[in-house]
Amino acid sequence: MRHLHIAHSEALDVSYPCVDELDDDALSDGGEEDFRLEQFDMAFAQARSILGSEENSGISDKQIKDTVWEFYFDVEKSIDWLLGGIEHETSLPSQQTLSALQRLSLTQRIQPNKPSLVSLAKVSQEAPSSTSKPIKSIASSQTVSTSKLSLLAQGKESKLLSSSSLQRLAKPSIMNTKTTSPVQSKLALKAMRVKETSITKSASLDDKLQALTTQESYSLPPTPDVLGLPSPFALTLSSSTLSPVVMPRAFSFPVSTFAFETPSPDDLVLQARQKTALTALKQQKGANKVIPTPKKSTLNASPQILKATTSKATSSASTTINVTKTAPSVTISQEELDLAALNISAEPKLVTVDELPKASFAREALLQLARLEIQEQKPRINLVVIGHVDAGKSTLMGRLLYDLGKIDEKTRLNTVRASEKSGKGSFSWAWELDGTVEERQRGITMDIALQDLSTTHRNITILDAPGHRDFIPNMISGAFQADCALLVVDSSTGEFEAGFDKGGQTKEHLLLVRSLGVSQVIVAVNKLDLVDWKVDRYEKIVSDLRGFLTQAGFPSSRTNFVPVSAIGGTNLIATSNNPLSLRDWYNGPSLIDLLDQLETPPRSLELPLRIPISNVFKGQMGSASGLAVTGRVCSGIVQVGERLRILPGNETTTVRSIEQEGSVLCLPSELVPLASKFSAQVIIFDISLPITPGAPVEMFYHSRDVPATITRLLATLDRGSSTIVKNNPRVLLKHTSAKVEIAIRNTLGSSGFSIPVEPFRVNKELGRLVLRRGGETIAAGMILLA
Ligand SMILES: Nc1nc2c(ncn2[C@@H]2O[C@H](COP(=O)(O)OP(=O)(O)OP(=O)(O)O)[C@@H](O)[C@H]2O)c(=O)[nH]1
Repeated sequence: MRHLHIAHSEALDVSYPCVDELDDDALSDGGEEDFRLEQFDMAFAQARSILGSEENSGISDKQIKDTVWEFYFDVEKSIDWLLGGIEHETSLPSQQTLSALQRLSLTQRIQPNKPSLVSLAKVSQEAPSSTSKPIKSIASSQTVSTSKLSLLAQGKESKLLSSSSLQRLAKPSIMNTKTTSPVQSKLALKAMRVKETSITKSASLDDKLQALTTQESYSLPPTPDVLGLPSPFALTLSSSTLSPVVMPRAFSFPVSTFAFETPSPDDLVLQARQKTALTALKQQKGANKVIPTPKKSTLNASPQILKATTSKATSSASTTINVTKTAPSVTISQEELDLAALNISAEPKLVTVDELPKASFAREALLQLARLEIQEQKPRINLVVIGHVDAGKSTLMGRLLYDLGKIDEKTRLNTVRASEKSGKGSFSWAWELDGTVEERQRGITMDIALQDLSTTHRNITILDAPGHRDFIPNMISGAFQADCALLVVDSSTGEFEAGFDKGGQTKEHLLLVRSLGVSQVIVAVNKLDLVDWKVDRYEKIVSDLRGFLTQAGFPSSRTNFVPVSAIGGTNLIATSNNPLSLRDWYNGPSLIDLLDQLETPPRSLELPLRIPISNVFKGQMGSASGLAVTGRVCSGIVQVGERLRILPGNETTTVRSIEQEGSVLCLPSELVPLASKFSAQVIIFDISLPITPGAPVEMFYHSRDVPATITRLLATLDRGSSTIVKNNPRVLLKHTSAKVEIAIRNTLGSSGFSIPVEPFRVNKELGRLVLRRGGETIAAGMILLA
């Protein structure tokens, strides 16, 4: 999503260590130990996030720490080992056979060239560096991570394939595992060089150490998945990177155990330091306002704290929630590193934090306030602009925004010049919305563009959706946020038919938005200038569309048609300039009149808070090192100072500030249920192949999409009454209504992958879904039972 700001945005600030804030300087000599500690913390936090809580995974912090330590911060290997993926040919040492001090000493010796650099570099490589990636880009990178994780679980190597230009630009389908190679940062390249040297130098020592390995393995209890695995968003919020970090095996190397019989010179030095550290730590205690970390021992740093400063957000139209990540106020000294490495649990680790804001209003008072505000303000509506490719959607919106004074003359002049210079003069209006180089070069919209406009009685957020079939996933993400739709059709000869017939996007878009709950639609019959404003042409198009709209379930009372020419600005706002050839047969409302009459959807203020997170931005809005999340408040109300849960996962955060835009934020007392399998009622679209049990699909729900399988065909239903026509059908054909069972894929080891869903009858917005297969939208419907 290029234009990141959606109306009624909300902001949250988060504090925790951020890997991306480290640069080469942080890796210089003086910071080595601090860095090692941070790296350990980070690896531990990532492993913990991926495995889930101790309670649910059955894997203790200590086990993770020991493993992470032994695999030298290699999260992939550690998880592999903990989940039993590695054949345990190298087993972990017990505390009895190898002290932490000895291990520290060991790692210092066998890693003369700071292999920790490598791990960090891999983190930098994996983490998206952009601070304002489009929603779909970030979602795509999550998809890649997830896919890699599942491959890891199966013990396979992920294969990076190159993709065509179009596929790269489109949101990659989860069905394909195509991805682009990560761009290597300077730091990463440096680290790789260091690593290569390190591996060569330490090879012989590793061999020697291998011989000294002591055998001991943990036997893990089964890992029930009650809370579900954290989503990529939750991982981003709760760890220092934007995605779970899985380091390629090329960078993993066995660090075997080593039973020191006598203290080494390093041990002696470290023991001396330990004494000093303990004294210093005791003196420091009580100096500041401090919060001890939950565990007293070792290297446990998990300070994820969302801090709030202002205001509230209500269940409304599309809402942006900005989460800003601030630099951590954690000071880690050499002493602490030593203490941690020694596993001394006598003293808690001290972490200073800013004072947390407190929620200012009681819930009932807040509800009253929100109701009042809604009454007093112009209703806010989200309008998704849909239609076949090149119908003129962006041109229409660009022209409308200009005529409403939302685009100043200077900007307009620049856009005209730039488009003409590129030989794309006819796209100059579209360029006002299609802002990326790729979109401008190709002359098509690729991602949702957001713009706000105001009519006399409405505040409208426009979501300009791409029409090209390759970008339907992006279009769906816009449709999920919409209250109503503006369908643009090209009336020129042959073009309306191309978009309306099979293979065109007109019907597909209409069916999609309808199945996502949109029942109001305005149809702009565009490019009538190209057919000389012929009334016959207009009426033919209206008649064809009216029939289809009724069939698709759009009530005729909430369907309106308007003849326009986007490029000439005809009948968009004022009707006085309409050409005679139009005025001869049309004296109805202009487009803006129809927009001004759009019905406001009801807002579910009283329902539990639900904010599906649609995007995460780093270093955005408020704090240079911050993290912002955006999402629509589907129901409920949220205020500054409120503590929120991020599901799936086990993270709790506090809202720091509200600026007004897979994971869902909700109140800790009213959690969204998580499910990895559920039943759904779906309408099958005009599919080319019938659906059979076991069909792999991409499931879109709120702003996320996940790989899933239609595991069972439970029944076919009567389309009108929803009564059962046939139980356990063998296949589902096009245009049928059916009850199916859907299972979420992407399993990591034996654990299921759960997502936050609610049945449609409980929460309409969280209860809707769309299914796609091989680039084709095959069904849409609602979740029945989670
Ligand atoms: N003659 C004429 N041309 C138009 C009109 N509206 C748009 N166009 C042209 O149609 C072409 C496509 O316009 P866009 O606005 O990019 O179409 P779109 O629907 O946004 O395209 P995608 O977002 O890529 O699906 C451009 O060359 C426009 O100049 C119109 O009312 N009359």
